Amino acid sequence: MKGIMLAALSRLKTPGLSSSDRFLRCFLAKEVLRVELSFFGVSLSPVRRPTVVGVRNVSTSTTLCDKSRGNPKKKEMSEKKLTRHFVDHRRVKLVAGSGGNGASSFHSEPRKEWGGPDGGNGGDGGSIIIKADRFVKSLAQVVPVYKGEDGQSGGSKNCYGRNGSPKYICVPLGTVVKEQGKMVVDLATHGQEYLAVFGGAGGKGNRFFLSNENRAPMTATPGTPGQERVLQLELRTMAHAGLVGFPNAGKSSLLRAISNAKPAVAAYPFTTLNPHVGIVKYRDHEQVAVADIPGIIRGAHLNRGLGISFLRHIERCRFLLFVLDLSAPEPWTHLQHLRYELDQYEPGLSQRPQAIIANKMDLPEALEKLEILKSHVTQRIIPVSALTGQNTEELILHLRELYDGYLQRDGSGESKPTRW
Ligand SMILES: Nc1nc2c(ncn2[C@@H]2O[C@H](COP(=O)(O)OP(=O)(O)OP(=O)(O)O)[C@@H](O)[C@H]2O)c(=O)[nH]1
Ligand SMILES: [Mg+2]
Repeated sequence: MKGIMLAALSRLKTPGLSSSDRFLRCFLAKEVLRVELSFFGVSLSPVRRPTVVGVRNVSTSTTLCDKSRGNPKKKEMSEKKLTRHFVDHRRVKLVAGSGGNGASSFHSEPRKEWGGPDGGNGGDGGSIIIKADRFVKSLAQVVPVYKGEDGQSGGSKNCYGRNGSPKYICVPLGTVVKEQGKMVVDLATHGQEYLAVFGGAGGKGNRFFLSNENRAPMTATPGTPGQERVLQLELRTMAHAGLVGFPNAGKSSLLRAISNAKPAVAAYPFTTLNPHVGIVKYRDHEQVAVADIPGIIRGAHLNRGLGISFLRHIERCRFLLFVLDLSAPEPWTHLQHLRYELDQYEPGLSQRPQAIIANKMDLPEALEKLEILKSHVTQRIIPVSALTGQNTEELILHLRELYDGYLQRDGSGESKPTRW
């Protein structure tokens, strides 16, 4: 093979070659080199190594991969900035557009002086619609007052005014619309719309009033004003599980360890000021959303600490994960306080399906306290260390059990929170 190619090459070495001959020469030279190199076991083309894929029942790798892949230059947004961007309630005044006025005019052209009434109707005012959009994450962009577009007035020559186009207010999934404290609608699915205020009807032009009795009506009616309403928008985070615990218990660290979320972690209380949602991904592509709620302290229902305003984010969680700090002097009392605060907010809230997570098991005093904690509670306790990642797989598997149980209870799972 190599001999044949060398012979062809030597024939093409003659001077005065055409461009096609030169191209053939280059190609043959490259092929000869490839044959020679392959003889010595070297390849010109890049070697594709077979990829080795580890087999795991749970895919916790997302977090690890994300960490290593993350752009080192890109800074994470500080918690303070996030707070500024995250708004979970708003009061809005909505005023729909007014209808345009009807016109009063008479047709007139050469040799047709009494052409009759030709005033057109006014256009309808634009309505205001509140729409759930899964790409919107907070109510920060919602302004206090919205005014719908007015309809145009009618014109002569039977011209109708243009209708005001509807105005959309995009809100995150899980936004509850309230009026005077009463719930009006719960926007829980992507694309769901609520027509909040109707635009005013356009007025009638004098052509409308033409009849056999009145051949030259002068009457034209004005457009009606648009509807006006004051509504409260409240965002309730939609997640399957909620992490509930005292400040510094390690909720954010735990969410970082099991999901793709990156909430801020620091050694001082109330580091987390907004709820964060992380997604735990499983190998069968099932996803469980876990929400990290700001820390709750004793007396939170009396507005101590950050108060219990954030508990509305737990309302939608199907199951709760109580996170206890085993380095605290008496972690079991924390559990009682947490349950009490939850029940103060909504009776029975603490009775949802739940698991108790004993965090900071890497610390020396934790083992002893775990035994005492076991004697105080009957529920399953999962000892973990969010810092070292110890036993987080058991937590992830138990989370899946809770999730499967919820799907069975709620039938087809039609009402399950949307994938993030
Ligand atoms: N030793 C040890 N420290 C931990 C563990 N988990 C969290 N911590 C530390 O505990 C401190 C608080 O952790 P966070 O995750 O911010 O706690 P948090 O519950 O989110 O606190 P708030 O946001 O204030 O409610 C940080 O200094 C963490 O490094 C753990 O498993 N072991
Ligand atoms: Mg936190």
